[in-house]
Amino acid sequence: MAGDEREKAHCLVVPAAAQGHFTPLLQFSKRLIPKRIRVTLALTRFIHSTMTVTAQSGIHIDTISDGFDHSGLILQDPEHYSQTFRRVGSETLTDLIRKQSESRHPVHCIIYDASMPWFLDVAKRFGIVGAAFLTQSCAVNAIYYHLREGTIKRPVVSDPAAGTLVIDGLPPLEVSDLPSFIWDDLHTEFLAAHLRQFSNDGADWVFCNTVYQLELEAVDWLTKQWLINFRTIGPTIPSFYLDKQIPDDKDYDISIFNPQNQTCMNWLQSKPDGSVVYVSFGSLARLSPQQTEELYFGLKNSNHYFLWVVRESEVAKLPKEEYLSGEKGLVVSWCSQLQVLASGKVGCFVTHCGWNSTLEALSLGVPMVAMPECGDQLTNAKFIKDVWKTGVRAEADDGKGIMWGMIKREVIERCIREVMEGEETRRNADKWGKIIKEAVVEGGSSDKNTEDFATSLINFAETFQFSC
Ligand SMILES: O=c1ccn([C@@H]2O[C@H](COP(=O)(O)OP(=O)(O)O[C@H]3O[C@H](CO)[C@@H](O)[C@H](O)[C@H]3O)[C@@H](O)[C@H]2O)c(=O)[nH]1
Repeated sequence: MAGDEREKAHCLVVPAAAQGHFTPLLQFSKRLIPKRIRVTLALTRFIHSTMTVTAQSGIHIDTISDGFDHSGLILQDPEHYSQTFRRVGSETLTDLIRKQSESRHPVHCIIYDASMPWFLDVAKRFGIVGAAFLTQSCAVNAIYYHLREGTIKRPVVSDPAAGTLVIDGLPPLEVSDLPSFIWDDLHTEFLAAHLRQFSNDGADWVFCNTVYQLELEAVDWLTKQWLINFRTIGPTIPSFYLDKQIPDDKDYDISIFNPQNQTCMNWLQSKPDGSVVYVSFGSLARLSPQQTEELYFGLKNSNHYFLWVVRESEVAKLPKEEYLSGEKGLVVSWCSQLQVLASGKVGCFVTHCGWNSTLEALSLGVPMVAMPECGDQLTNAKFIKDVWKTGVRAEADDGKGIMWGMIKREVIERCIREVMEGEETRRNADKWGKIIKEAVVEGGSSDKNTEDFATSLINFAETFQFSC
């Protein structure tokens, strides 16, 4: 292959257009470069024009179109968005593959978000390798797989004898532990997108952003049921926080919000180690004004320091209390969550249990108070509390996520105290942090899977002849 002599094969990486989806693909790309793979990240024109992308670590960036170059992802009509992305995305990705290949960088593989299986058709038309990428936990994907196969049926009901759902590859689950898209009837296109992931039967590889040891039963089960080349490659967290093998890899390099890092770090520095409750609900969750108030009083009454991320769109819901910006509490609109979790100052993370936040807390050994809102977060909360035992769950009054029920201030206060003042969740968090780090160092489970893929791709590239 022309270009850098060390590059032995070339991957085009195509993420879906949402923060929780493109950071894992970007981070996985960084792991491929030391393994002699050239990577071109194909962002939509809208994302490319609106976001700060500071991709270093040798990643190349180019663009395709989702058909919405001026507006991007349309949450109000996700079905129309997906259909347009399928048509326009496939055409523009085809053009990009031709352009790259004619400019001396023949493309050997497309790695794409598994919710967009139409990119596998593009790969197959060129006779190149297709690799689908799952951004959520393996347990969550196993549940969706059961739904597709009909072993879980909607509407979902518990086994009356067991009182729970007994599902192969998974611990006993309540209905409210399942991803809510299965039972809430509010997110039909999101459910469709998750089920679409299993239209990747013809893919040469399927990667999952998890760690084998975290969910080995679910990984083994899904590998047996679905695809032999189903591999765990996570966590997709900058190397600096794990193995420190990639010198430039200190941050995600792409963000939709501006972090107030200096303010956060200055405030944190003045606090004792392990004394701060960090609160964040990710990039999408929207708490009701009442839930925001309950959370505020839960934090205040726990009497611990707190650093609370409240996105600009949510600020109006905050109570007007001076306590929010002072010695005891600090509210910011965004921060570098990794830096905060790794600072040593955080004793507990109050989280909505998005998969990236969950993996970050597990990797950095920070115990959690789980307050899931909807979707996969409910299943992640179950694993945090009952499987990894690295946190407690603040139960809403109806037992579901906070999109439906309310978590009272007394419950929040009790959960924070339990994690901040107890030993067990911290001990388990330390244990899982070590296990995860072992998976990414040379020869660890995730590193080995990434190495196998890179080696196989280099072998493929040696004999591949590009033809339009
Ligand atoms: O102040 C902040 C707050 C968050 N983050 C980062 O933002 C990301 C948030 O991701 P995640 O925890 O996965 O939450 P969402 O943004 O809500 O992600 C969506 O996508 C995820 C992956 O599919 C799903 O697991 C979630 O349920 C879904 O809401 C993480 O990497 C955080 O480090 C920051 O950098 N600074």
